[in-house]
Amino acid sequence: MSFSTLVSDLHFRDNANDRASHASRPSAQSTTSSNARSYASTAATSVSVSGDISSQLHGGYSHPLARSWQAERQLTKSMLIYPLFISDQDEEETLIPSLPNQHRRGINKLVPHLEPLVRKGLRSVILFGVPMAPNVKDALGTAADDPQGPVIQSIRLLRARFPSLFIVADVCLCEYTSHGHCGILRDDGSLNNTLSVDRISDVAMTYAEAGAHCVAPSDMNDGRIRAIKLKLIEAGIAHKIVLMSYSAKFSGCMYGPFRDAAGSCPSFGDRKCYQLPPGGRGLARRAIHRDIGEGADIIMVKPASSYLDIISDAKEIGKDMPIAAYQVSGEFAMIHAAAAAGVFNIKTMAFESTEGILRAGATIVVSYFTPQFLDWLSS
Ligand SMILES: NCc1[nH]cc(CCC(=O)O)c1CC(=O)O
Ligand SMILES: [Zn+2]
Ligand SMILES: [Zn+2]
Repeated sequence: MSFSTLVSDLHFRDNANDRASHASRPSAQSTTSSNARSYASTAATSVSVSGDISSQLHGGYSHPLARSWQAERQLTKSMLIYPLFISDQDEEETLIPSLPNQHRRGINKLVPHLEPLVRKGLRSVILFGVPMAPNVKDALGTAADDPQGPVIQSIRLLRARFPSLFIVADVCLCEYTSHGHCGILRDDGSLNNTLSVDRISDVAMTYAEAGAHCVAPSDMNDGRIRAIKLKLIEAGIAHKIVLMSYSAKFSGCMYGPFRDAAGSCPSFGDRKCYQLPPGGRGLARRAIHRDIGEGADIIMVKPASSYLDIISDAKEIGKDMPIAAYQVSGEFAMIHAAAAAGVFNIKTMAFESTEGILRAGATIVVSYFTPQFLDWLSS
């Protein structure tokens, strides 16, 4: 079929059976092609199609429902995990300037915030503890597993108040260490992997024992998935705890607003010796293979939109596993900034970015847009 025939066929269909979604196409009357006119007049009585009919794609997505069927996987409320920053100041409710619409909340503000969201279909949250009290941070991150601390207290509270809510506890030390790094340091300032893994797996255990459904180590120390899995088995609770590994977590500039929210900026140096280098696709693949072998139940990729190839790799390597992607604070802030500058509509972009993440292979999305998606997916 020639190009002009293809065009004229489209014009004919538009003219004969116009649809709102075809708004900007010219009609058959305005075409200058005699070929188009003669085709339109004969086709009105008998349509005979010769040649390559597989060139016709528009019909397959000509209706909103048919368009939704084109996606391998559609965003649903149960795919979303909502990040929460929980302060050790019980009454706190502070807007985080660099992270639009997101707050750091004390435990007394949690239930009132979540009640309407759970009613709208919120299924899962991920908890980040934020110690605000002076002098609680130390070299070992002791406050991370303080039984009176914000994470353990809110796990208990949320389990009791929202039986249908799936509670993920992020596991890391950077919010609790005086130096702001994700583990225990040697004298030279590098991570002591052995001590860090031992400590982080202890912290994960306290969250699991407090009632978290899922523990998610984001520290990037080597071997922490195996260490946590072994301790879960030893304690006899491995069968009821999901282990989600931030396997492919890249070092970069997109965690800034999170570090503002969590007060977890390193006091010296950076995280480049434990988080992955942005170009390191092979390293990410190795980390994903490794964590599956060590007993991870879910693989996470983070950030999301600049790492769609890594999400796709994770889906290929972990084809039998759920794949989570974290649309991180910097991605969220970028979308807000661009929308505020008039670049695009925020809702359209929230869906488009998330659809890209799902198309790449994610089956779970950690997103600061979750409260808005609950509204958008209801209407
Ligand atoms: N280990 C801490 C942690 N857990 C999740 C995020 C990032 C989340 C976000 O930016 O939204 C970070 C930040 C970091 O590694 O500095
Ligand atoms: Zn950390
Ligand atoms: Zn973390």
